[in-house]
Amino acid sequence: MRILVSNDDGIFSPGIKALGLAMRALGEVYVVAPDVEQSAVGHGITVRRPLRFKHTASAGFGEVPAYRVDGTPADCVVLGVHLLGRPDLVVSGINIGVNLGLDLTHSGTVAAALEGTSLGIPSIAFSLDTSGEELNFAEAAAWAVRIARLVMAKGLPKGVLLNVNFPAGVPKGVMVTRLSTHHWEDKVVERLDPEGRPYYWIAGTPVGEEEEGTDLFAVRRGYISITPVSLDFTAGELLAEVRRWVAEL
Ligand SMILES: Nc1nc2c(ncn2[C@@H]2O[C@H](COP(=O)(O)O)[C@@H](O)[C@H]2O)c(=O)[nH]1
Repeated sequence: MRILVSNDDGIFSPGIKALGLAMRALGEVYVVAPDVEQSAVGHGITVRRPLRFKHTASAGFGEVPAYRVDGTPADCVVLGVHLLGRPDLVVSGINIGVNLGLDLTHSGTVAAALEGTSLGIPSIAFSLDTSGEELNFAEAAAWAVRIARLVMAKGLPKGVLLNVNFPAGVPKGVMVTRLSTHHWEDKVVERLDPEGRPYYWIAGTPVGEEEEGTDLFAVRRGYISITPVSLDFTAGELLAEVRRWVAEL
């Protein structure tokens, strides 16, 4: 089995190293990841400038082929498939920080799995709650292998990926969840540069309801959250109502 490993924290992140080395238990692994941090870039792809694809022996993956790209996580998946061949599985992460609820719209980690899914490849995004003292990537990576093995055995429907979030510390178990309302309430911080010109920072605070059955509920209670996520963004429950509206146009 061939496994393409990517992320958005960059190729030198401890999370992707733990994931990539652990995935060797399942088959042939190759790593294609951004050269620098790409957090919150979402599903952007780079179409207005060329991309570089560089072998990166210094990233600590040993005999596992590892390449860095001066682009986004989605770029990495596109180039990885094109240049190294189609994998049987795409895994992304292990992200430093959770990706819950509406975070998925901004997450580069999830975007790499979305790109794999859009290419028809079973894909999984892995993120870790870093609110604890130590970042237990080894524990998360061991679980990631078990989850990936199950996905390969059971298969995923076309257009569906798994979004997996690990709690801080040793997981109490696993919950299959729906997305919560977790999101970031952003403020815009305005400052002046030395020449008196204004510049702005977007800086958010994470908020969300811990409704039972959601990803946030699971992670906050120390469980691994596994959420099946669809590429189909259609709000199916509204189709009939919007059709009625259209009659009034
Ligand atoms: N809207 C904001 N979102 C933020 C902010 N800081 C972090 N984030 C969220 O974190 C994740 C990053 O995920 P990654 O997979 O790209 O590392 C992402 O979901 C962002 O929404 C913030 O200040 N504002």
